[in-house]
Amino acid sequence: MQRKSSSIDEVSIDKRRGIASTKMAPNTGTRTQTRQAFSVVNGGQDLPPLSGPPSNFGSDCGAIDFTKDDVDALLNEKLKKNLNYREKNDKMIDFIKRLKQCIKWFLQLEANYVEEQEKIRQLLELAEKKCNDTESMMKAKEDELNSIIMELRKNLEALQSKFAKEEVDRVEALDSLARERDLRLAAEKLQASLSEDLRRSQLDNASANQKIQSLNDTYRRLQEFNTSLHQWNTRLQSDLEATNTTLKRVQEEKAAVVENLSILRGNFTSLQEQLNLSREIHHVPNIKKWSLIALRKGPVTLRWIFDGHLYHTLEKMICDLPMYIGWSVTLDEAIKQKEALGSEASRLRGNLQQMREDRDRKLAQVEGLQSEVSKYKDFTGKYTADLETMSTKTVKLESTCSDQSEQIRRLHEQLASAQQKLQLSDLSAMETRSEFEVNKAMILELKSRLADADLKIVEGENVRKKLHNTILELKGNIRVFCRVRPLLSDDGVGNDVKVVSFPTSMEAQGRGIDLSQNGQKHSFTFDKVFVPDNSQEDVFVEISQLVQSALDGYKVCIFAYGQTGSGKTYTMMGNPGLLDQKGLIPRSLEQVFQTKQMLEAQGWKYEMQVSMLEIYNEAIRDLLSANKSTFDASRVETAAKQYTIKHDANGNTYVSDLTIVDVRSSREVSYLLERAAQSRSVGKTQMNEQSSRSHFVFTLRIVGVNESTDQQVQGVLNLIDLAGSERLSKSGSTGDRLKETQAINKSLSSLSDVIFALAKKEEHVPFRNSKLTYLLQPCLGGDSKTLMFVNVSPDPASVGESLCSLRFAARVNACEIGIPRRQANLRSSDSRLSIG
Ligand SMILES: Nc1ncnc2c1ncn2[C@@H]1O[C@H](COP(=O)(O)OP(=O)(O)OP(=O)(O)O)[C@@H](O)[C@H]1O
Repeated sequence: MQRKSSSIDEVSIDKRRGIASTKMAPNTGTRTQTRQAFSVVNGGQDLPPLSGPPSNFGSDCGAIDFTKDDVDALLNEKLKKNLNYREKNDKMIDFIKRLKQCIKWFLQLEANYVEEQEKIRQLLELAEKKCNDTESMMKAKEDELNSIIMELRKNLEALQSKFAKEEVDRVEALDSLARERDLRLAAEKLQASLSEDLRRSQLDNASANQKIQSLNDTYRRLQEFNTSLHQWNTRLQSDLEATNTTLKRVQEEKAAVVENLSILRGNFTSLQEQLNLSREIHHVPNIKKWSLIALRKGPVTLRWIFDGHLYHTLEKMICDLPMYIGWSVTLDEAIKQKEALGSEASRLRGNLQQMREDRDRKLAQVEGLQSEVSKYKDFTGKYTADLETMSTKTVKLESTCSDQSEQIRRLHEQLASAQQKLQLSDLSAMETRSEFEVNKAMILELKSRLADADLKIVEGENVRKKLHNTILELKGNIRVFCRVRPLLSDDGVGNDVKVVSFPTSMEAQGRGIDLSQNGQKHSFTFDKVFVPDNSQEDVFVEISQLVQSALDGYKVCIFAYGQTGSGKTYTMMGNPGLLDQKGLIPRSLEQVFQTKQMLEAQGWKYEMQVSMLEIYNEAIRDLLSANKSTFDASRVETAAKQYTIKHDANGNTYVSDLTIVDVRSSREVSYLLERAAQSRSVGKTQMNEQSSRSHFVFTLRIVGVNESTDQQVQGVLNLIDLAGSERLSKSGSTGDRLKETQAINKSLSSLSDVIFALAKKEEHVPFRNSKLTYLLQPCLGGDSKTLMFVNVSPDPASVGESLCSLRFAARVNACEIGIPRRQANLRSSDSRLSIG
């Protein structure tokens, strides 16, 4: 019993170790098993949703409150050693009853917790939803406003940059305008000064022109004077020539005069004065001569020599000789005057030349000034045009500036209104935030309450598991149920003898069965006896705790054992088409998936894998293989080699090449069961085999992880429909059939050896004696739960087989509940089934 009382914590640790190496996928890795998703097995399709009521399970006990101490006391309660079997049995029944009450109380508590948790969760969800809604609304509003602000800011920035650029342009334009103005002023000043210069130059020019005019006039007059002088000179020259000619004649006449001189000597005295005067005249060469000639020739000759004026003068001179000297003086003066006039003319010519040169220089200056003035005029025109362009530009810029200023003003207004809005929304956001904070605090509180509730639930769950396991251990890790099927129409036809009856005594009620053979009554007691009236539901209620154990991380094996036609398949599979006739397998699966759903709310996550195989003549056949290979007896050896069974250190079993399917619902498993049934029937038809000739092993591997509590479990639920335990004599077969029956009996015998050894806690357990026991090795013994249904037919014709089956089952049962071997009438050899 020490092994039985090992705590659930130790189990969890062992399981954890086992799972740690596998982590929710125990069958992957280097193993050669074929693990597939359900949709792969189902041709890539998931099953449609199901509508229909789940099956009910559970028992009814009264509601009594327990404290933790009560529970501990109950769990630690030990039986007194000096009690006899009956007292022990009574105590145990009482103990189990109290345990059941405790579990009922606990389940009620757990249900309350779950209810409260659900309420809190709903509240939490509501609050979270509200919070999320508010938050998302706020976020959306904030985003919207942010986007508007961003847009406005962008616009403002763009406008500001544009404005700054425009401002820079404007400043540049103003600068350039100022520069232009300065330049224009400078140009105007220059122009004014140049104009002044020009005016002055023009005045100079005019005065110079006047001067030139006057000079020209003077020059002209001088020219005229010169010309007249020339003329006069020419006249004088011609006069001179005439005078010279006259002089020549006068000289000739002189000669005549000389000749006459002698003549005239006589008039010497009177003429002496005249002679002196003549000598004086002689010093003035020409005039003297002319005078002399005139004196010699008389006034007529003189008239011929000189022109009118001179003639008159000379005539006068001749007439009045004293006047001769005056005439000659006038001539000298004229010559002198002529010379003076010539020198004056040359001086005036020089002056004129100088004046001309001055005039030319002034003209050149005037031209230069005029060209500069025209240049400045050009410049001024250009600058004026530039100035006009700049002015238009400035006007344009000023209008753009004013536009932009208007735009900026509008944007500022918009920004101000947006900021107002933002402030408003900030206010509302603050309100919402404070509301959110309140909600958050509430959520936190609810969360902490939820966490507390979760913790309580986890603690409660652990206690529940412990209690559950204690109860099962108290009930026995190996238990035997007997089920008697109703009498069928084709059973014992014509025979009214009732071979099966059920004792009604208090002690054996519901647990005893009497079998009559040849007038002799054989009584057996089991953990539970199901009468023909018991429904599938009644049977399932009793095993549902084992299904729960599989979910709690235990390895569970439920066998259906019995003769052919005793109701094994009915018990395990039932009639899946009819709701109330569903067998243990579909009901267990429904419970597994329902509980899975419930536990998922507590943070558990489960992975379920299904495999189904058949062992026929010690050969394994994969019932879920996609490859529908035929099951050929001649290839049994090959098949046997193909499906090699291996166990690892973590207690996991691997069958090479076996198809393992991940399943998510009981409907998926039902589909797989149908498929396996089809595969079985095809195999049987091919082998001409009877349905009872092979062991059907359904395995559901459950891996659960609770991340919030860091718990892991790995359970296995094996549901096995054993081959019918026929007597060799009944089969009446020879050859292959004989061989086949021997193989079945050997296998069953091996199973009985194993269960017996385990029940007796013997050291050597003969697992390897058959494929079936070797396959189930990790699921038998230790903390594993084993339940054997011994199916009994009430058919009088098969009473021998029934007796045989009941005997074996009773021995296992007696062994488990600790009845001494002698009391149970067991011999060491009785551990084997004696079939046939
Ligand atoms: N409890 C029951 N109530 C009604 N009918 C039952 C019950 N148990 C078995 N039967 C019927 O008895 C017949 C034989 O049952 P079943 O096929 O389950 O026996 P079996 O032990 O599986 O036989 P085999 O070893 O040949 O497979 C079936 O027609 C089945 O419907």
